[in-house]
Amino acid sequence: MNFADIPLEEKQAALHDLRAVKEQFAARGWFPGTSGNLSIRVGDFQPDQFYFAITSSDKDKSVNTTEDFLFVDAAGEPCETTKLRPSAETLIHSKIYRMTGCGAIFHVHTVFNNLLSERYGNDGFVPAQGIELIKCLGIWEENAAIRIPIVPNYADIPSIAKLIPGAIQSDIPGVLLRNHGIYVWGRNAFEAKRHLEAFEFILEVEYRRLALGV
Ligand SMILES: CSC[C@@H](O)[C@@H](O)C(=O)COP(=O)(O)O
Ligand SMILES: [Zn+2]
Repeated sequence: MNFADIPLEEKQAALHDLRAVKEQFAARGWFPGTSGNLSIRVGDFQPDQFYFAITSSDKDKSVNTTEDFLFVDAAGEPCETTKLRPSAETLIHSKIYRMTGCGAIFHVHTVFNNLLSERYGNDGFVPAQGIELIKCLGIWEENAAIRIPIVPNYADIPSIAKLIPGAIQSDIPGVLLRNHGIYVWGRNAFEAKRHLEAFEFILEVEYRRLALGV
């Protein structure tokens, strides 16, 4: 399927959903200093051919403009002529789509995801157990224990993207970048948002457990 063959309504729906998520995350303070990026995939998926709408690079994501999003292909190249630059981290989105076939990917920098990614950075994962919101990740067993993978945070984005396939755990829809932030995905924007809210809740609980010594 070529980009031009994807129905306009589907593209508009993706932009509408991105706008809504962006506003909600901005209201939570999840885009400090222009950080963070969001994407939603459109059209059919093949590991080497797919398209997604993504946030433009370096924008203040707490305000709405006509230049907030653009469509790119699996290589991260804009689908249409535009002066906009896709997120500097587009290749990470592309790699996650390629590996998972998911429908939406959200990335935010928060104090809790930064602190725990460093605290457990040498272990390669943040452990979490016995938190009700683990169920929001689709893991329903009682007192479930999970490991949220962590990859190093290189300045060179392709070097990070290369590590994503080895880091992704099939039952954990997220990966931390050490001292940077978290990437979370889902079949669609609703599910990716639920996963991100759950991860951030879980990370805050684990941080506060450490701080309280409980
Ligand atoms: C401005 S600090 C954050 C950036 O370095 C980057 O990690 C980020 O999340 C946003 O980059 P962007 O290119 O706007 O998508
Ligand atoms: Zn980032």
